[in-house]
Amino acid sequence: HVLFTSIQDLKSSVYIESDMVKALKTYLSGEAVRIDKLKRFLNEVDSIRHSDRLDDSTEDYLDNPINAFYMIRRLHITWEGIIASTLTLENYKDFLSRIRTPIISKKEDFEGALDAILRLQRVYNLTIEDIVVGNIWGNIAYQPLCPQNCRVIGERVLQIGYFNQAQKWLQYVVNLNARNNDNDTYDMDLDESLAYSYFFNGNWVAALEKIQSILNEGDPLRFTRMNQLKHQALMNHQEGKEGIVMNRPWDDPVYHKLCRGQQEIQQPSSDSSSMYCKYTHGGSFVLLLQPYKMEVLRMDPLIALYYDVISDKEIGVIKTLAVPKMATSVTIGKDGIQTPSTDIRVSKGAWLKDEENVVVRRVDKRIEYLTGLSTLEPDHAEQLQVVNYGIGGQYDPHYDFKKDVGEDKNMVDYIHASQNRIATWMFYLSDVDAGGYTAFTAIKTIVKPIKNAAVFWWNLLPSGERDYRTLHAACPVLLGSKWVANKWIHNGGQEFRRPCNLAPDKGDT
Ligand SMILES: O=C(O)CCC(=O)C(=O)O
Ligand SMILES: [Fe+2]
Repeated sequence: HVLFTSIQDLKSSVYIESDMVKALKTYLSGEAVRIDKLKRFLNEVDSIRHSDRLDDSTEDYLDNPINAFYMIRRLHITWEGIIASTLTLENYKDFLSRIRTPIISKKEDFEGALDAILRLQRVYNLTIEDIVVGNIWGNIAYQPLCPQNCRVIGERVLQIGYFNQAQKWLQYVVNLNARNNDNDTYDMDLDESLAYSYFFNGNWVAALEKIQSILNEGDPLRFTRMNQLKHQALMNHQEGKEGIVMNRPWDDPVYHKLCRGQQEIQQPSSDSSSMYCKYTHGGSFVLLLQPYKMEVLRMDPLIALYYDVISDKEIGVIKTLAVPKMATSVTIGKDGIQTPSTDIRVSKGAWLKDEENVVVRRVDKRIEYLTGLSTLEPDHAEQLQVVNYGIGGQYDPHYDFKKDVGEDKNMVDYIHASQNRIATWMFYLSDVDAGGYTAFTAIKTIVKPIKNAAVFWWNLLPSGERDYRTLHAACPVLLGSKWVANKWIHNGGQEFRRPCNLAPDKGDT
């Protein structure tokens, strides 16, 4: 059928055309809304970045965990959300192709940031008010947490099972809402979360009251759930049950106290005070003319700190080699209540081989001279492990030695069964603005990271047995970031090579 063959057909085409005009108008106004939305978003981000002075003080900016949280939130939620929902698929692909590293929305990143903030609050005893304005020891965030983000935090902390902390956050948000609006935006989900936090805390009366007020709203979707909770709360109340207190290895109050710098035992009550702060050449000729300042922080078990034992230049080279190899360090599985996704070890690490670079070889040799122990890879020592901790980054209390076979499968994977980590040498490749101590929880001793220094300790007793007093942790980084490099030295054949100045526990110093 061709149009010009009949006037009738041509007439109908008038209507067809007017339909098309209408459709195009609708399409265009839709596009205009989209463009408008994108423009508004762009202006907002621009003004935030500008007011946060994100172009000229980026490094300092990310030192504050609340700023870092906002950055992650923007990248992984705001950007992804607006772009994915607003651009067409074709344009989205084009958009991604223009970015150096495409953004991938990772829920774990955002949750990890939330968990980090909550962990910092617990370990360092920070108030909600401090967290909200990002007041970390006087360093204030550029923008305070908005009520919506506080609420996200409250929900998250409930989800990971810190009920006392959850109750405080949720109550804070409820109060905030009450102050800000005139109650016509009653948030029942929030109330329900609060009810659960009362419940798990064992605040039966408060829980029952909250549950009843929710039931009074008459929402059929909550009816069964709230009635069951009410029933359970009544029973628990009658039986005098207590709430649930989360107690994971990294929740150890002693660990937290040490991280806050409260060290009960200051110095070892030792016989040989001459051991403190002396210059050492580790029993080797090579360094006779170039002694290093060593401080014995503790005698038995020995913890020794070497100052200025790695140069800024060497640190620069090691970081440069490590950065492209960095991968997120091991995380853990889930149990009933969600375990914070990244609490056991929050850091990124990379292994550097001796043969890879002359600087790596040089610092390894230095360890040999100073400890008298061979760092020959792979038999006598592992490769240098470079680790970077970011916001809230930590490593919960652990031993460096390999446990009995069967105790920990992961350890066996990378250490041959006949080898164990006789000693740990750890370089501090950075200072940390706040937090990030190395804390020996069993002997209540802390080491504050000092750039260019290194800490040394024996993991095994002279007899070769495991020394369980070496339980230690990396405290969460509160401000800034932390870099270390571990050298784990193995016992294979060198149990008897302990130099006298590093073997005070043998009594032959
Ligand atoms: O970073 C620290 O302070 C300790 C790290 C540590 O213990 C480890 O990596 O095994
Ligand atoms: Fe360790």
